[in-house]
Amino acid sequence: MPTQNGQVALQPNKSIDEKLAALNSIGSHGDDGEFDQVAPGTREVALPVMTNAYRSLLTSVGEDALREGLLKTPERAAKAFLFFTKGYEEKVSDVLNDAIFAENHEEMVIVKDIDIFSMCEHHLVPFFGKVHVGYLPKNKVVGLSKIARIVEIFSRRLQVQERLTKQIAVAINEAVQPSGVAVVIEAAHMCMVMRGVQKNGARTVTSSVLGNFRDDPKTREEFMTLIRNSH
Ligand SMILES: Nc1nc2c(ncn2[C@@H]2O[C@H](COP(=O)(O)OP(=O)(O)OP(=O)(O)O)[C@@H](O)[C@H]2O)c(=O)[nH]1
Ligand SMILES: [Zn+2]
Repeated sequence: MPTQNGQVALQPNKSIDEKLAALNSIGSHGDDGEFDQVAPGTREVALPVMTNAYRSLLTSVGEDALREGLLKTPERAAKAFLFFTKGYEEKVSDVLNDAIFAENHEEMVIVKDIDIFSMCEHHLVPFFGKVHVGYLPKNKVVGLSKIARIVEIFSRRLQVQERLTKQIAVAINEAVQPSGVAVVIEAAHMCMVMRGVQKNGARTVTSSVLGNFRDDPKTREEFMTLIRNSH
């Protein structure tokens, strides 16, 4: 069962079935599409089930899941999938670590070209690219690495690019309470490259702008110009 803060506690005395049931009980989306956070390490109870599922996948495509090269593959793949979705175990307040500093600075701060690797929730294949984040401090600045850490939390989940873009903007807005936040993501979706429409060069660009970036076209334009310019 989820604890007060929405986490599933590690339950050392419970059976795997009971732990899995507890894990399943929190897998609900809120209106903003965000999952409840799962306590770190909790999802590993699902490892045997995931391993079996990957073994079935191998058999289903005509492979011999017992041949030497594939013996450890189901467990490796299960662990990799847990890694690709590790954002479910992280929350913003934990990664921020109180790294919000009083600073008399109100000019635009931009962290650009942050790499992301996320997973398309429709096909369970990667989409990846760059995130650019800008904000207008209101006498508070955030530790620069924390912006990239917030990006990790939301990109390491099953996503659509639009929701990912907005979740990053909203999280930074709540954490730093700036005059405005802008987030742009440019990404390539493997579901459009390796299968389906098979368009290798297509890139998807999404943006989410809050506060002054939304209200003031000049501020928005300054951000767009700065993220376009050379490094
Ligand atoms: N808006 C949005 N769409 C996405 C994202 N990732 C994948 N998609 C799209 O989700 C759609 C799913 O469409 P469906 O017709 O249900 O699935 P499909 O038959 O596999 O579609 P195709 O990819 O066109 O073959 C596709 O158009 C994908 O390109 C995303 O991040 N944002
Ligand atoms: Zn897809």
